Amino acid sequence: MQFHTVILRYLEMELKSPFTTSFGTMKKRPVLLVEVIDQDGVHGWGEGVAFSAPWYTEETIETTWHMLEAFLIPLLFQAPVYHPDELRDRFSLIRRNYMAKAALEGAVWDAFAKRHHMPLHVALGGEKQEVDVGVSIGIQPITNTLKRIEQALAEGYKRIKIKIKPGWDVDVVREIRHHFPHVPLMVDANSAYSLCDIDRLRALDDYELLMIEQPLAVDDIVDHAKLQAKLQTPICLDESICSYEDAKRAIELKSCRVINIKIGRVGGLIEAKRIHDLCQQHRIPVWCGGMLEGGVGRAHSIALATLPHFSLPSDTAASANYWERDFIEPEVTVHRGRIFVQKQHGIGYAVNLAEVERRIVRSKIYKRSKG
Ligand SMILES: O=C(O)CCC(=O)c1ccccc1C(=O)O
Ligand SMILES: [Mg+2]
Repeated sequence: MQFHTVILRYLEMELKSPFTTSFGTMKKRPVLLVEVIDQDGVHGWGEGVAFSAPWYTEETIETTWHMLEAFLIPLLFQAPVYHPDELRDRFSLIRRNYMAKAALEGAVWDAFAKRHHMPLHVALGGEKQEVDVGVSIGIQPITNTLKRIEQALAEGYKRIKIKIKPGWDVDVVREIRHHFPHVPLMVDANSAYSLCDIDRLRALDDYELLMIEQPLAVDDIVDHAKLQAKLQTPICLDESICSYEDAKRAIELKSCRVINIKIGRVGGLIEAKRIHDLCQQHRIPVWCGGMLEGGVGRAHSIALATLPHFSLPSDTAASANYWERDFIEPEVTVHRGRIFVQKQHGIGYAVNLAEVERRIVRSKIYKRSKG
């Protein structure tokens, strides 16, 4: 495939309800859509998952745009691509900037799968026809939290995740357990704690949590190992794992017992698959995390989660969990806690350009220069 056109579109999506983590509250979700077109007119779609501010990782939607425009799109135009695997090497000239790389790689994967008349999950080697999903519930007053949990369970979601921070943790979990004694439940701290909080974190051991996600600093797999040695509840790493090497070190140091894989955080589907394979070898369960994605990012996550070692429910809830109207056709729906994987070629969902246009903040077309 020789790509000659890339279109970047910056959309602003309104979340149905504000999403609060230990870091702050988000009401609007910026989305960076990447469209690539090859010499035969095959189109591929990718999504950049960085937010407006660099609270989750160091990237933002603006740094992603810059990296794509100044470095990654020119590298894509430089030579043909026979398989998306080649992009890992080609992009390795650029340090980190994983969400930017993943957005472009994802678009190439979609085009590759379409060109070969396969669904994306088949091109990746995924076998499942359906994937299990849970929901992630932001910090909100306890009565609202309980109501949201009840609603999610009624909709069939297979596990509940709540966000915690110091002062919003043990009491909340106790209250939830009082109302829902046996529901599969986990918590995500987004790095809000340090080892000084060990007593508070150990108190969570009494509530049969599936795992505690990313309690400590993003770059601290040493303290995570110390904490895991003192906790019964498995630690799941999210922000700390940005590459295969990060996963290898965390497994070796016993910093976690579960890993959440997100395509954007690790730089694309190829790296995500390498981490999946490594975790399979080491019997570390994995699940597919979410970034409040729009439909294109969500479709990529669903394809990834069809790989055999994804054994725990993903954070890829239905489109309607986030948006009044998603920009894909059909929208992602969940039945009894499962998403049925689309059979159409590529990502399996069509981009609804009218819904995209409605939300565009700006867009730009990049063309390969001939000769
Ligand atoms: O529903 C989702 O997409 C996942 C929600 C979620 O937990 C999350 C959302 C935005 C950024 C980070 C995280 C996280 O998993 O830490
Ligand atoms: Mg997380």
